[in-house]
Amino acid sequence: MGRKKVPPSALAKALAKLPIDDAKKLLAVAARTARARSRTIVALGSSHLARVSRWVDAQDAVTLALCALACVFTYLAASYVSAALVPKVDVALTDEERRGGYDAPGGKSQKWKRGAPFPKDRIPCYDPGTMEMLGPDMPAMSAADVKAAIAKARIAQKQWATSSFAKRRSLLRVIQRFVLENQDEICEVSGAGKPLVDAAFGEILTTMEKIKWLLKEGERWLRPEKRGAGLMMFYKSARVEYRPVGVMGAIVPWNYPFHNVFNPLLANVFAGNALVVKVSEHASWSSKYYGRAIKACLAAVGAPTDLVQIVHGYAEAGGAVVTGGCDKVVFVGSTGVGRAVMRAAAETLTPVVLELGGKDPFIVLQDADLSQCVPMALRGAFQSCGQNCAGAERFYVHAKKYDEFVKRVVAAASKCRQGWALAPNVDCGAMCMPNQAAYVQSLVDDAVAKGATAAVGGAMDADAAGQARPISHWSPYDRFYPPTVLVGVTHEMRIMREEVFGPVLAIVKIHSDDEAVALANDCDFGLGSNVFGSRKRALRVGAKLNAGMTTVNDFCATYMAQSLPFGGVKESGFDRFGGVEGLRGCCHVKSVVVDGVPGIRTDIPRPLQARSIHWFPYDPVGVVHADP
Ligand SMILES: NC(=O)c1ccc[n+]([C@@H]2O[C@H](COP(=O)([O-])OP(=O)(O)OC[C@H]3O[C@@H](n4cnc5c(N)ncnc54)[C@H](O)[C@@H]3O)[C@@H](O)[C@H]2O)c1
Repeated sequence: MGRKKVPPSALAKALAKLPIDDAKKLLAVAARTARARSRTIVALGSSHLARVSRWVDAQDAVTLALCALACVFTYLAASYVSAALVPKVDVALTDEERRGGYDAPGGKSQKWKRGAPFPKDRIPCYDPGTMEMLGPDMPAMSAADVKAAIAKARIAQKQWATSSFAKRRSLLRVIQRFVLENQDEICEVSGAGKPLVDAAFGEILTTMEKIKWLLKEGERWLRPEKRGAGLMMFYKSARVEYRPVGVMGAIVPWNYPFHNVFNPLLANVFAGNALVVKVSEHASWSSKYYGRAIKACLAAVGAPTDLVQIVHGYAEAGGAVVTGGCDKVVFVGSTGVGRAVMRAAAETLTPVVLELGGKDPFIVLQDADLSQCVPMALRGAFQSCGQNCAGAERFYVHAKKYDEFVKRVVAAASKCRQGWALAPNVDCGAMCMPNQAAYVQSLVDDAVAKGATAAVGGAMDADAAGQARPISHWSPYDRFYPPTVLVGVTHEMRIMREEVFGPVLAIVKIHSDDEAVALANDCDFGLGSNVFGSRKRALRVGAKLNAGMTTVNDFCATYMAQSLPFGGVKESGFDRFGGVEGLRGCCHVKSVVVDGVPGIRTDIPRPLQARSIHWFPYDPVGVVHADP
């Protein structure tokens, strides 16, 4: 007959009443079998907990709570004091750098003429929402200018490579303080046609998150990492070291002018690199202000001020970043230019990371909560007038939710107000690129010709409510594509195949999860993806999507989690930018092996017999080997 089992809780109650010595005796008795021992240990643990809880009476609880509060206050005070000790850089916007502050030759209201070609040697800076000149033309740098900038950065990097992580963190804190204290100005100058709230999301929040993550975790991911040496070399210590690549080149687009410069800057200076960043010819104006700020931040911590070089220009300048001597290049831009960059990089065998276009699916499953996903659909389609690489461009909505989803997005989109981004009450600003609105129109026309319906918008010479907008040489209206909702869309239409980069919410009705997956994967791009539905189901669908990133029940949240890598598959590019992988991507990965046990060193074993199979020269049979 088996012994009756005593549950640990009952044992605990009994033990709690015993003096400690008796409990020890009981433990000794019970220790005969492993099972009994583990049960008794659990019971003893519980009994001690019970004693502690009896000991902590109400008075002690108050004392503990006060201690906890004191700890929180000390922590807050320490954070406040250390924040106050971070040097402040004084780089206020000059009057000329403010929007509307530029007195162009020929009068304040001088405008850039619609359709005028850019001169080769200069970059005109104008506001796409008004066509007004923002400041004097910027010089377009030649290949020789870019090479000179790379050479300066290389000298600065030699010094910076020896800096400690503590020093690099102090640089990040100075930048953090600058961004915090100047966020309004940054949003004002980094417009590229978008309203301030879009700038706050896309420029400030993302950059601040990145700084916080690097401060907290950056060093941990760049420290040497131990690896196994294998059984044959058990006495060795093996590790990988993350060494700065040297001078990193970055070629970036115009859509988030501030974040696109600071994003590669933060990771690279933290990794010990110099950075040569080529900004877009469509967002050169604001880089003057950023350039001053960056130099001031570098100077504030005694870092070499040539460490970050901002390069302006056209394709020639971009090409020189690739072939002019950078150790590695990150290209962020369109798929077509990405191909050209990769071809050029092959000549010099410069490693490239390609972060290219996207056409992200937004899937609404039959059990999705529309009150959650409709506002996200609107943000996914219309933020920054749809000019986001990870913008939602293909909406697949289950038949059960379709009518209600369409009703809600149509109601909201038809109320969107469009205008100059800095005017009050504007939801959608201008499009930055000349001809982009006409391109979006061609995609919408193609869809309508093939059977889709524009439930809202759909014509660039009218606003979302259908009011006509005149387009003339001096009017900016060819930059304003109205927020548009297309229904009855199919994959036979160009709008489901080509990147729109505009404010079009194109909806396809689906009937099953499998259909959603098949359609979402039927695309040349594979950057992000978003799925809405019950958690388990949405995760199951998300797992089948061929994309670099998937967000479940949120929109593009993978970008806010700064520990995660950013990047795509297929024509959206390869390798990763951001997160742990992107940070380590700023480095050469170096393998190191050293003897790991004191007193043990490696020798090639002395041959035991006359014949050596280890020592050079391999001895002929019969010749005794002599020590070299
Ligand atoms: N995947 C991402 O992380 C990401 C982020 C933002 C934007 N994008 C993509 O960027 C595109 C929009 O930006 P864009 O219009 O500025 O892109 P773009 O490809 O036209 O230009 C990007 C940059 O490349 C430069 N450039 C142009 N020709 C070059 C050449 N031959 N050699 C080297 N550099 C050259 C430009 O001057 C600019 O600085 C969209 O396709 C969007 O999806 C991707």
